[in-house]
Amino acid sequence: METAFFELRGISKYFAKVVANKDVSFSIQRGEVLALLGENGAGKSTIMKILYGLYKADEGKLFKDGKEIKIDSPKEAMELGISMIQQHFSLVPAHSVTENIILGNVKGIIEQKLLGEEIKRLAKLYGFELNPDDYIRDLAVGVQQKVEILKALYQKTNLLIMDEPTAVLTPQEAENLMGFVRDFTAQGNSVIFITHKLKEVMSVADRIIVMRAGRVYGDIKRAETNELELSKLMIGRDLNWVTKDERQESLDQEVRLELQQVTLQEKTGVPALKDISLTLHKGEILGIAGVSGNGQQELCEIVCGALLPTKGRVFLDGEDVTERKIRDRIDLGIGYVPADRSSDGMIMDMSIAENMLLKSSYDKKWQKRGFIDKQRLNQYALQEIRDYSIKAPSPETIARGLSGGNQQKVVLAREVDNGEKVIVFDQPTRGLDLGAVNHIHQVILKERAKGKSILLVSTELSEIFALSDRIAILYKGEIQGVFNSAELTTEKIGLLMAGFREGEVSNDAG
Ligand SMILES: Nc1ncnc2c1ncn2[C@@H]1O[C@H](COP(=O)(O)OP(=O)(O)OP(=O)(O)O)[C@@H](O)[C@H]1O
Repeated sequence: METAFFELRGISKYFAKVVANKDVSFSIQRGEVLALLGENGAGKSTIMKILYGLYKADEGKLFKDGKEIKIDSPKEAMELGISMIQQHFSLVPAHSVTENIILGNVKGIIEQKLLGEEIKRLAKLYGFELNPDDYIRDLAVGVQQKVEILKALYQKTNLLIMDEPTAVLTPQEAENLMGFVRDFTAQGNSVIFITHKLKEVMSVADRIIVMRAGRVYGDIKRAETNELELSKLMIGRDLNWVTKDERQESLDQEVRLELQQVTLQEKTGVPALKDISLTLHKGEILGIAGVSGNGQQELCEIVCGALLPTKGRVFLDGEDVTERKIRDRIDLGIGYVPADRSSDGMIMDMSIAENMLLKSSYDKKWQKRGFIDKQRLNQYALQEIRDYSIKAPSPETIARGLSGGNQQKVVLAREVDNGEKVIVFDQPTRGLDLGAVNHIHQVILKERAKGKSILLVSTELSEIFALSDRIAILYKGEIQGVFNSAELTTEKIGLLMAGFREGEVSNDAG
């Protein structure tokens, strides 16, 4: 048998009592694309962090070309030709794209201009639209992700590890990335990528490793499996997919939230919002479709009060709330699940219970004689842990110790409760496994049935279609049109997302 490029043999990793990996063995050949599948908390990120030198294995060995190796730091991993793009960005917000890409890679004087050109070339090669001089802090999540990818490409890499690389990309961008993966591996390089998207696995992987509860449950050739078998292997049961109640009675309901000609002044790199007028009824889900970075985040922040519009008004139940700040809007019943959970949604060094208290009206809800009622808070957190199947030993577990998907569930659980009237979801299922996606969709429909109004921003068209009563398309900060979801097809929505106006989209596409 051919000697493996890299091999992991009998790797175990423990975090106190948590068994993150147990006796994990698999290998990767040169030129091979390996997909790593598994539920949230299955141990995928941990095993990759071991290969990248971020964690030290408690048991087991690593090999390259048949020879045992030690990888004690990312620097050592990079020297062996391994790069990893992590789930949460490691970019410096106050630095430019160029500065972030070359960070730690340049010796001597930095010739910014030349490097900028080189980065532009690299970006163009892979179809990424980027301005090397933009500051990271001004870029939308989707664009930041592209910088991460370029940063890894800039280093001399033979094994590229990607932890959910397409989570923030549009279908077209994801397709481009997969094209890159094919080209990159055709030159004898290897790729391991973690994903929850089975379609992606079936389109690009040569082999699939399925993990469950820290162990390898399957090591299968792509050609010998299918999506159904993979989902069963991953979660050990069948899923009942939710469908929304087709009756569109929500439109007859009163208007809950109204945006009137909302405009946001342009900042460098950030798309402005132009003259946005939208209504959201009681018991309605309004989907916002669009390529990421077209103003979605700004729109969400205007609704939740983190940004104030330059022009235009925001009304909640007929009351003008334009000038009301975030804290007031929470008290008024607006919940917000931001796209970038790790930086905007939670405090990593606090426990799950403390994170659940964050932003909520703790002065009323959680106080007992002037102090926080810890017992009640823990009980509440425990219930949420059960309801959302958050994999954590206790409410006191520190957020940093949770897997990415489980951190996300904590924010979701809290904001669904905070939003008594309106809940804004920005990419609610990004990074979640199939079971969790299914659960969140059920939660969204349940909250709608209670009469809450939902603003659902998603780059996943299947999610937009599955849940929304009406769909608005956002392009370069402008609404391209608002439609009943039955009026739209994937083709039509795709054209609108690409900037075509309603009148320009032919009937054939609809
Ligand atoms: N630094 C840490 N401290 C304590 N526990 C940890 C730490 N990192 C991971 N764990 C635990 O190890 C287990 C595996 O986590 P890991 O992040 O590898 O899962 P994952 O499969 O990547 O999940 P996801 O799909 O949600 O990203 C989880 O139970 C997690 O809570």
